[in-house]
Amino acid sequence: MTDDIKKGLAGVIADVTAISKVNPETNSLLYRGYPVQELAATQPFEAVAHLLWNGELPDADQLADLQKRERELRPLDERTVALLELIPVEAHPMDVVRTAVSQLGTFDPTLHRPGGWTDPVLDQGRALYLFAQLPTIIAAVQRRRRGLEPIAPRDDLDYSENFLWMTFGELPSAAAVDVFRISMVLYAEHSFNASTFTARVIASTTSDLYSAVVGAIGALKGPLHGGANEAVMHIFDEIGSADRVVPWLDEALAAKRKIMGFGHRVYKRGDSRVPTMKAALDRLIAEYGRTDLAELYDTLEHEFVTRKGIYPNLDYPSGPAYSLLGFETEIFTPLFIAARVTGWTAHVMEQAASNALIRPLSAYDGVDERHVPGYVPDTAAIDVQERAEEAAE
Ligand SMILES: CC(=O)SCCNC(=O)CCNC(=O)[C@H](O)C(C)(C)COP(=O)(O)OP(=O)(O)OC[C@H]1O[C@@H](n2cnc3c(N)ncnc32)[C@H](O)[C@@H]1OP(=O)(O)O
Ligand SMILES: O=C([O-])CC(=O)C(=O)O
Repeated sequence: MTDDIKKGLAGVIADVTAISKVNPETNSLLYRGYPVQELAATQPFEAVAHLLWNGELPDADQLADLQKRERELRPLDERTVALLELIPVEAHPMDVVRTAVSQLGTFDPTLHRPGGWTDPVLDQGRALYLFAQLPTIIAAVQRRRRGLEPIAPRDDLDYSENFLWMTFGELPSAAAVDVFRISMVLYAEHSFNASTFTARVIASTTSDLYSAVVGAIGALKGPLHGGANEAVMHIFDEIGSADRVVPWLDEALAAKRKIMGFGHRVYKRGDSRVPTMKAALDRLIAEYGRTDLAELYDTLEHEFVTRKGIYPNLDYPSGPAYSLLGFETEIFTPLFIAARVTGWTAHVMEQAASNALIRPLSAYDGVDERHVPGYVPDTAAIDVQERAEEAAE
């Protein structure tokens, strides 16, 4: 039996999905059949969200309708504002956002209806609600950490512009906004990664969408998954400059440290999304004149790939890109939440539409059966058990 164990479920195909296809052979990623690079080059993030939820890109009317509803759902309830004030300012933003999403679930009166937890129509509305609320929450968390008041959403700005406006109170260049939009598109969905699988496990118990997203946030926080974009920036800060890469890496590898932003469970020859995000990062580097950052980035990549043959994943270019846009390092993984909530919620709905409780088996390697000293078997209970077994035969 132990020969059958796939530690970490590596290589296990757990179910089918029509939402995205990760192909390590061709280094490609399709959302509902479209190459992610084509979506990143052409689509507003709202259109990608519609695609993931509904299977098709929206036509002009559908996009206008989605954008109108998304804008209406952006402002925070006063109870969310109060909650954000209550949480210690030094708490990690991932914990703050996880807590705020959990609270949003308690505002939804439709959860109290019979069957309300898993209603497909209500779930579409809930997905849009979380999609619209998360930027306002994350921007407020970023500002509070900097001792600043929150900025109300603007309904004359699209998703990406408004997100940056609420965070910084000013808009960067159109090219910089576009880098942010591209990062959202690239982060939106990636088949059965750890956080999405967590969401599907929760959905498979016929629990509700908010609970699934809260659980997914918990899984995303870890540096082996989404937390790596934050960890990349900590590594860059630790190294300092390109000329320090070699001694730093010698020491890190000797200490058997994982180098954050490199490696992937599925892609072994490079992450399909990296070239697009790296090109976007290069545009920011040129705009902000940060050749020092480019040198550090390229030197670490070159040294690590040469020594280990392990390639960068999406978190490697996105971390420095978010830093250049002005986000604090601890806010990078919440930005991943804002993007991935589209994929998570699409998977929750797909799981619900064709559900089977996710419950694998385990092999036992604990101590053999033993008995509590002084325990006297309850003969009445044994009789009941035996009668039940006889009746079953
Ligand atoms: C958006 C995302 O979530 S992408 C992933 C983001 N995570 C990171 O960037 C964290 C750093 N990377 C890693 O920890 C890993 O590459 C993972 C967890 C992403 C993938 O891990 P797995 O598929 O389980 O590969 P595994 O961890 O078994 O690695 C295989 C070998 O490569 C090594 N390796 C893999 N990635 C790295 C790395 N980043 N740094 C150093 N060594 C590494 C492992 O130590 C292991 O070596 P060993 O065989 O000598 O023990
Ligand atoms: O697919 C994975 O395991 C991790 C990843 O790249 C993602 O979730 O975007």
